[in-house]
Amino acid sequence: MSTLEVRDVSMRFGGVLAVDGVSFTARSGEVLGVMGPNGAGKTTLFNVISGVQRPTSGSVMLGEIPLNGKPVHAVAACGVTRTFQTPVMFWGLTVRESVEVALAARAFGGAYPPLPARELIPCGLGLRARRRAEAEVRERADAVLERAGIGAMASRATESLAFGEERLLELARALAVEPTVLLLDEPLSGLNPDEVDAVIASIRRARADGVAVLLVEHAVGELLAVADRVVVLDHGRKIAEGAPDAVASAPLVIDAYLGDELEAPAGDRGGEARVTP
Ligand SMILES: Nc1ncnc2c1ncn2[C@@H]1O[C@H](COP(=O)(O)OP(=O)(O)OP(=O)(O)O)[C@@H](O)[C@H]1O
Repeated sequence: MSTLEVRDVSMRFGGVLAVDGVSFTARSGEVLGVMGPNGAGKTTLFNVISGVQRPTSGSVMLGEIPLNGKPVHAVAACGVTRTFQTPVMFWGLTVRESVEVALAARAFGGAYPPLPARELIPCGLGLRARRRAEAEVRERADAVLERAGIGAMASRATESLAFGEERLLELARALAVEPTVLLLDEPLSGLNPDEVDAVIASIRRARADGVAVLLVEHAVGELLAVADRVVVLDHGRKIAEGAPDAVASAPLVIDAYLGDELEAPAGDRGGEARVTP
C-alpha cells in the first residue's frame, strides 16, 4: 500500500502554464476528488502522473519510487492505471478479450497495438501450461466483468458498445490489474443513471480494496458525495484542499468554479478546507 505524492509539479506548454506548482498526496484507500473549471490543468496533471507527459519541474512519488521520468508502461507496471475522457477501446476484440489482454499483459508483458491474450502467453510454456494459463486468464476476466456488473456484455464486440458501455469496460479493464493508484478522468460523463451507479459502486469497491483513487469529475454532486478529500485547481494552481463540504463552501472555490449552483452534498462530510491564496 503506497501513497502517491505529487510534489510541486509544474507543466508548461510554450506560454501556457497548465500546472503551476501543485502538491498533494493521495493515500491508499481514499478517493481524492480533483475539481476545477475547464482548462484548470486536471487532465495535464493526470498525464504527468501517468507518464504521458514529463513535468517541466517537480516530482511524482509512489511511496519511495519516483514516477516522473518513467515512460507510461513503466508507470503502469508500478500499479498506476487510468481511464480517459474519451474511453480507449481495443478494437477487434470482444469485451472479455479486452480484459484478458490487460490481465495477460500484466502477467506476461504487453504489446502495442494490444494482442489477444493467447498471443501474449509465452510460446515456451508448453501446451498444457499454455492452456492452463489461457483458462486462468479467461476465468479471471469473467470474474472482473461480473464484479463490474457487465458480465452480460462479455461476448460482445467492442465496436458494438454504446458510449456508456465503453466507459464501464474501460473501468473494468483498469481495475482488472488490481492497481495501486487509479486515475479516473470524468468517468461519469455521458452515462445514464444506472451506469453512474455502477461506476460509483466500482469506485467504492476499489477504495475498500485499498486503491488510491483520483477522480476528476464535473458532476460536482457525485464527486463531493464519493470523495474523501478534494483538491481544487484553477488556472493550473491548487486553490483549495480539504473535506468535500468545507471545500464546496470555500468562497474562493465558489468564485472560481462552483458559482451558487451547488447543492449541499449528502451526509456529514464537514471539516476544514485549506485555502491556498
Ligand atoms: N499539449 C498541449 N499543448 C498546449 N497546451 C496544452 C496542452 N495540453 C493542455 N494544454 C493547455 O493547458 C491548460 C490545461 O488543460 P487541461 O486539459 O489539463 O485542463 P482540464 O482541467 O483537464 O480541462 P477540462 O475540464 O476541459 O478537461 C489549457 O489551457 C490547455 O489548453
